[in-house]
Amino acid sequence: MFHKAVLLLYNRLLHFSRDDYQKFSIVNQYNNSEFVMSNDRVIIFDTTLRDGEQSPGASMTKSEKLSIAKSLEKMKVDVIEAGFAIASPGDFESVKAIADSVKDSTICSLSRALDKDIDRAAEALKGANSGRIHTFIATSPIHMEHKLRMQPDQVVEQAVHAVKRARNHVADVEFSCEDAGRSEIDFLCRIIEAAIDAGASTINIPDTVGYAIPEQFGQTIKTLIERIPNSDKAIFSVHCHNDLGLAVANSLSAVQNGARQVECTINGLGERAGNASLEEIVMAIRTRKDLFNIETAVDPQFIVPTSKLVSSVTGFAVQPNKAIVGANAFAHESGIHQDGVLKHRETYEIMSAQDVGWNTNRMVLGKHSGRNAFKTRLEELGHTFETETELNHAFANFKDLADKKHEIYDEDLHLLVSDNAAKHFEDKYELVSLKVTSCTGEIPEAEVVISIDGKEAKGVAQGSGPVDASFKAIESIVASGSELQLYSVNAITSGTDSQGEVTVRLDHSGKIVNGLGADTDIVIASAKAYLHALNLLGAKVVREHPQTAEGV
Ligand SMILES: CC(=O)SCCNC(=O)CCNC(=O)[C@H](O)C(C)(C)COP(=O)(O)OP(=O)(O)OC[C@H]1O[C@@H](n2cnc3c(N)ncnc32)[C@H](O)[C@@H]1OP(=O)(O)O
Ligand SMILES: CC(C)C(=O)C(=O)O
Repeated sequence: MFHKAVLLLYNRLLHFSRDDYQKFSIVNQYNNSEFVMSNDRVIIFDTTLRDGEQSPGASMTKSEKLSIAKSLEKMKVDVIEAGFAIASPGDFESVKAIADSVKDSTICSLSRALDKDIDRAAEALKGANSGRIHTFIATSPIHMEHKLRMQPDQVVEQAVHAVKRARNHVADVEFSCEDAGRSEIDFLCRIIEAAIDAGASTINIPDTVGYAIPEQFGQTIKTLIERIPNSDKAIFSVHCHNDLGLAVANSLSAVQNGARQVECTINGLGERAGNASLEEIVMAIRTRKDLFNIETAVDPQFIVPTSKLVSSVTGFAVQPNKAIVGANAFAHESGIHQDGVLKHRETYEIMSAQDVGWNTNRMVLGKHSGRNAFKTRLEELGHTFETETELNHAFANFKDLADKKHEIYDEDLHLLVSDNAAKHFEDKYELVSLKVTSCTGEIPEAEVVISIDGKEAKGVAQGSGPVDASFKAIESIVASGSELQLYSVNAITSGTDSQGEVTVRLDHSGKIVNGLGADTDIVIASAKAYLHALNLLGAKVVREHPQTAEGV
């Protein structure tokens, strides 16, 4: 016990002394505390407007960028990388507009380690409440040799020069070692130490090509913090790409090993396979506070609205199974899951839909759904089942429909129940099978088999169309002598797998009935509706049901 308490105290002291030292040193050094972030939370640096925009096809206009920046500000994102000021006059104007009007987040512009880039970034950031210049240079052997065509010594020199130049403009300077994920650790230590000495207060370790693996990447961050003598004078940041689908995992591993800034984007937008997604980072840190023991300032309520905004501005749809912001992230279709969630939400949900800005979670009715979800939804729609048999009957019809249709909507359910209500009449006629041939240049023909009081009968007829042929085939068996007064088809949901709802009005010697039929095949729906009408003409009520009168 004593041993544990000493350990706890030791850890706290270690934590505090590092935090305090960091805060004091940065405040003292620059005498401007605006940008200083304490070490007791993870700074969220959003780069949707810079790296996100590097997604082919994701270019945004100035006003679109401004509206996204405002949404990020509302979400309490700490740093917004608004663009790369030297890239184009438009990008310059966007950074400037955001710096001029977004006041609660730090606004940042990227720049190469070149004077002209840095000066342009500084100019765009002039109006910012809190502006940051983010300068970078590649540090991996492959980039230095083949892209920059520079010796490592020259790269260090250029990095130091760039940081100093940026510091002449602003107090808040971030330095990135591009392609750090493939850089040599000794060289990283050397250049980072020099960049911190030159005045960089944030050191970013990008896994530019998404090469890292979580455990190894976390270890790299830990080693850098431990080995670089002045590491306590800067906040270590990570910027992970998703080429192997590991951007979020790598970022989280870095946080566990001392990184206190994560660069990320809404919906994981970004160069090639994208960046670490902001929503996943924020919600992982929040949901697994037991492991991370740290927080972000982000208000998660704004996650879904911002995701939708980014998606609509860029035209990049969010995949339905995307964590947090995908349409299915809080949707349940399987009966066992639905039953669990209805009994106790947390059986299958580790976060709440409302926490991240959805209105609610969703129960999607489909072929995997069970009675509990089916009954609950129908109750919400105002339908109650009086007996278990009734529920079972409707549920069986629902399963039949679900086999034919991907998703069952409320409209389908209403129809299913009214259709089901019709079944409370003892049906004389039932459709067994229907085969229709309809070919260009040929007369449509229908072959129908119906059951009459349990006995099957077959009829064949031609007609002006497949529906007409089907009705004539039925009449060739039944010979009801009734007159068709109305035929209407309604697609009750959108999409080609929608159910067609058919109404057939028959008049038999002044007795008028409306038959209803529904099916994903409208010819079958029509035949069902016709038979339903015939049943109503001769139906004898077996037992009363409150919905029968309205539903039929
Ligand atoms: C990993 C990342 O995401 S980095 C950011 C990537 N984003 C972008 O590139 C988007 C914006 N880029 C642009 O608009 C243009 O590339 C510009 C305006 C920056 C430069 O355009 P250009 O002057 O025509 O150069 P170009 O793009 O053809 O080549 C890049 C040049 O910058 C050099 N360079 C690349 N990175 C750096 C750096 N960090 N510091 C200094 N120089 C660099 C390259 O070596 C190359 O120099 P060279 O022309 O002498 O060979
Ligand atoms: C400029 C840096 C941070 C970058 O975007 C990358 O390395 O991917």
